[in-house]
Amino acid sequence: MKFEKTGLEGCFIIEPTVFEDNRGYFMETFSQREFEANIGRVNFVQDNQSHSKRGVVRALHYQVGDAAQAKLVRVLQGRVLDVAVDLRKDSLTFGEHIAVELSETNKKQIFIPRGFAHGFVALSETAEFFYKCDNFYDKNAEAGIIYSDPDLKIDWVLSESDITLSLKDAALPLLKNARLS
Ligand SMILES: Cc1cn([C@H]2C[C@H](O)[C@@H](COP(=O)(O)OP(=O)(O)O[C@H]3O[C@@H](C)C(=O)[C@@H](O)[C@H]3O)O2)c(=O)[nH]c1=O
Repeated sequence: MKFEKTGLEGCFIIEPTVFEDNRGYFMETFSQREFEANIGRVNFVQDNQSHSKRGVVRALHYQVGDAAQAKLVRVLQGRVLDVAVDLRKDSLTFGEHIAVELSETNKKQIFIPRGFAHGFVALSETAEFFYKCDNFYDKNAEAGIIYSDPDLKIDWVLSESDITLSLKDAALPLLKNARLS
């Protein structure tokens, strides 16, 4: 398992070691020992999975205060562009993001620490997305930023006419009006 630093402190791209043979392949997708050695102790308590059609944008989401969540995200089927935005007020990279293609082929994962907003767009016909969280879902702590905020300068790859949003996501505020923890 390879842990690669990104330009955002605490945010890592992880590439599992894949063992291929005549049956197919095997890989470890999470190892607490590897995590402790490379990132630190993270106590994951909830696993989530979602299915999206091409053009679905689920973004940009986070939970505020004590409900903040670190996430370990990956794609089981298909291909997405995954985005993490640094919302840590005292961070030198506040407002900056990384955008990484995650797919069933490259098998990459991203570790997104607490204090980030997260989202993705499904680029393949369908995409099965899986992630671990280190804190439980808390409806009252949910917050978000509109994916298209021009201040964030995120290239979502697809044109606006191809994008599908939930009503909730379409109503999210700009970063400058967002509820930050
Ligand atoms: C996120 C979540 C949602 N739900 C419910 C609430 C709602 O009725 C339904 C769908 O929720 P949403 O529309 O918020 O799902 P979705 O837009 O997929 O939300 C997720 O997006 C990605 C990008 C993230 O990073 C996650 O943290 C989460 O915010 O599922 C849970 O029960 N537990 C959860 O942990």
